[in-house]
Amino acid sequence: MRTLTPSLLTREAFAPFGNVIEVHPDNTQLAINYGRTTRHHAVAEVATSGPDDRAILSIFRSEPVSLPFQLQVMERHPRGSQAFMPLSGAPYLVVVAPAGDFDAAGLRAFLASGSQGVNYHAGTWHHYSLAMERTSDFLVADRDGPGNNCDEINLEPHVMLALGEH
Ligand SMILES: NC(=O)N[C@@H](O)C(=O)O
Ligand code: NI
Repeated sequence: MRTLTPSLLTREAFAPFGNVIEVHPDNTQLAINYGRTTRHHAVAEVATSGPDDRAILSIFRSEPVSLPFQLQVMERHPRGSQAFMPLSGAPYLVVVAPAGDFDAAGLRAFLASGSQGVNYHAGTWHHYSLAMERTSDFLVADRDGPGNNCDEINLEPHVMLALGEH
């Protein structure tokens, strides 16, 4: 069975799949609130697609997975983006593949820190949220509206997700 090992999450490496939501010197930074707050402005966009769509905020409370973990499904949201911002401060795993026809050769895994969020572009293949170490809460910003917005495929053969040496 093929083993997939995560690399550290960076905006450059994640660019084909979406955005990394984090404090970063390259962000547009605005001094607000009489200088007491720095706004890291528009680090990502919530994409929707139809006139009756809404951009919504949810909280996902995800149970941790044990590693190595067998990846069996991947999903995508064709009608909108989906962003995860960790609220519990724990690292988590992100598994993605490029939008379009799914190709297992395009699978990539990333280890995100507890202060990094991800915003999947509409159509980016991804695994459902993979918490590590402890039950972890995520603020999720995504699209709600009519029509199917979740395509799922089975990963055959399965792929094993395991931490490599860092
Ligand atoms: N199904 C659902 O709302 N969550 C997934 O899309 C996910 O990426 O975790
Ligand atoms: Ni999803």
